[in-house]
Amino acid sequence: MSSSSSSSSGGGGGGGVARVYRGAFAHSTRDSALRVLTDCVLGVNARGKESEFYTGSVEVRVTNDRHSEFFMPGMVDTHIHASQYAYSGTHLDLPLLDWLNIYTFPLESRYEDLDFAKDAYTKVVKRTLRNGTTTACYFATIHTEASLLLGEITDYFGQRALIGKVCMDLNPMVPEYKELTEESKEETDRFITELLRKKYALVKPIVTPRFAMSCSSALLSNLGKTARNNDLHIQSHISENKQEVQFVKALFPECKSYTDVYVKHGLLTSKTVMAHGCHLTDEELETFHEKGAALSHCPNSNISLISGLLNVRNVLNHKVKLGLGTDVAGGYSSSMLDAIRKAVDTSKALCIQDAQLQPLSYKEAFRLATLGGSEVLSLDDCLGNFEVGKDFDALRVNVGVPGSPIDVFPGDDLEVLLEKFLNLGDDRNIVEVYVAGKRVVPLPDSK
Ligand SMILES: O=c1[nH]c(=O)c2nc[nH]c2[nH]1
Ligand SMILES: [Zn+2]
Repeated sequence: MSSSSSSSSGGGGGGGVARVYRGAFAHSTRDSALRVLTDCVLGVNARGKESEFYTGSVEVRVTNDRHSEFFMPGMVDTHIHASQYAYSGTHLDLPLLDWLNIYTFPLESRYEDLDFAKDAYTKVVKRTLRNGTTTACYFATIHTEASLLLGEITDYFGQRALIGKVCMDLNPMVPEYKELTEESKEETDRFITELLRKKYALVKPIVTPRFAMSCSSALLSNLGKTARNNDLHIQSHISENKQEVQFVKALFPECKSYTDVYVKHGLLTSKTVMAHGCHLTDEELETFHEKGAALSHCPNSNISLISGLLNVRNVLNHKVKLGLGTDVAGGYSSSMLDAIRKAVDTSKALCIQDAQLQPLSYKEAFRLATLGGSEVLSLDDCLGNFEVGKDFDALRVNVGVPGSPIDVFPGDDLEVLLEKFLNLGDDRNIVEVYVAGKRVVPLPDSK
């Protein structure tokens, strides 16, 4: 019996041994933002799936039986620019459109250099895994080879990911960082074909028009068709900043709203995730609901780039699928714990302005970061909580680890431990991370 050895199972492909995890579990369900289970046993079969019953040889691992430990589902970052990680924590002094032109586009153009890309992409995948992100929906850059490399690196470290080669054929301010329309279409097809050919178990392509301002109508239509013909996910940005909304109105006068631009080009589907949406109207939110499209709430970025405050309660009232995103590097933190905190803070700031509003609770934010994220990516049939039949994507959290930023007091029950971890914890408390039953943290090289 081993309590800490690395598993040989998982990777989504099976071939391992069945395991039993015993201890406390916290997760969200369809009906409840937080369900806690103490002194519980979860069976994980040899294919990394959660199952109550199993046959054959079983390795019993008592990995969680201390008062300060619990398991929670892995977190889903529904919007992160892997390419921008290199300058995360800096360059936060400009609003969106200037920030893109002055900092972001010049930095992203460096990813033609595969050595640079390898270093940055390795760092962001390792960092996000250590922070408990078991699934990431990544933007790369316009470069096909570097985007494929990001796929290879996420597969190597065992992170579940959607990878987007960025498409953009308009960039009047930084014309050296864009593609020709035909090139963008062809390279997108090549990227999708090549990535799928690798047959990575947990890494898939996502169609990624950067946003309406940087894509011609011809390119948007083509990308909509590509997504439909290959049944692929789609990601982009929408209504992040008021100036951007005005520009899009002027660029697409035939469309009645920003949302309508994506609808008209076949880009708002049940497999679409749009980042931000701070300035969407109720009518646009209704369209999101009708189409089954999702929003990624990126509160750190929304504040850092002074873009707006998303009214999460209004989005939830419209029954639009909603998750959280770090939006590195408009957001300065790559930790989903930060996204949880900033989502709650943003909703409280809105409550200061409108006393009728109901603030987001920590339990609701926990749900958004886990089950909500899985719904956003239409992956809730296989991840997001500990339901039987789903993959074991999980964090083993120890709030009492040596050097912990959290103090535990007698009488702190599981709900208290979870709340403290969400508000005060960090990667020191995330002692193990599992994706599809395979232990991926501690990292292979322990760095
Ligand atoms: O926060 C953002 N980051 C980006 O890189 C971007 N591109 C378009 N719109 C964007 N918003
Ligand atoms: Zn973004």
